[in-house]
Amino acid sequence: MNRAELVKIIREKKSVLCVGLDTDLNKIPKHLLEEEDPAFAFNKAIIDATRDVAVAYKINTAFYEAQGLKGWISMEKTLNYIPKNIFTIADAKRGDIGNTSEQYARTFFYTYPYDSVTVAPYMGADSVQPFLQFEDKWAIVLGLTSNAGSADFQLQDCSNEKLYEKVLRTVASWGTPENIMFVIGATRKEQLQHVRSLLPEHFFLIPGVGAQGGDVATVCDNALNKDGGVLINVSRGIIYAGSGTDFAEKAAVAAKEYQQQMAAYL
Ligand SMILES: O=c1ccn([C@@H]2O[C@H](COP(=O)(O)O)[C@@H](O)[C@H]2O)c(=O)[nH]1
Repeated sequence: MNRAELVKIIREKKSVLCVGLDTDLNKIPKHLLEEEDPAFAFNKAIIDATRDVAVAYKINTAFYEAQGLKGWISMEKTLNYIPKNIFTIADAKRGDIGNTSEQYARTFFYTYPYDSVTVAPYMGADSVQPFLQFEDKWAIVLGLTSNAGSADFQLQDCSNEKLYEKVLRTVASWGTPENIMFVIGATRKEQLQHVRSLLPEHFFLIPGVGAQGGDVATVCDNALNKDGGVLINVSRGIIYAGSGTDFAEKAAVAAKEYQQQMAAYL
């Protein structure tokens, strides 16, 4: 999906909501464990309940890889089930020497045809560039992450700037706002506005709303741009809003509440 198509969906739905499918078999409602593919049954119900207000779905591959082959099958079925006019993200945090990154890019853009994949930039230009060679596909590069540990390296001084600032500035020069997004944590309230001023055009994938304590208002007040420019991810705050047979209805209500908060800004 290209940028113009993504921006169109944001405008039509008045939403920048990305629903995170962090599907944990220990957390899904117990009655679903009797299904042939419990993870897919859960995801299918969540997608049906949230597709009207979601502009993106983020599949965190860790939750599927942990289940081995059957997890990869659940992931593929889920990806295929997501409507084609909704942006898809493989949250896989890949990146390696060039020829290995080429294989990761093939995995998540071709074998599994996601629109985007999250990429760790630590290994430098040759590890990221293979993800930038596919038309209408995106690398979503870790910029300033939402976890406490982001302070260990990302917030450290590096010459006259913070390491995360150097990463954003340098990685942005490897591509364009049409093929690179950055992960910026909603929990990094002090830096959100600054990051937007550094990168006025780029889209940001913003995790950390809900279970990690971030909120929609802070993100929208500080990080929106003329195109929306953010995808605000909520995983546990939506998919585990309920734990009984009405889990999908509860997810629908939670997703709608988030979307209504966003609509006020869009
Ligand atoms: O900086 C980051 C990068 C990725 N994530 C991922 O986003 C979701 C957040 O889940 P919640 O349940 O809404 O907290 C999850 O898949 C993380 O691995 C992140 O949180 N922070």
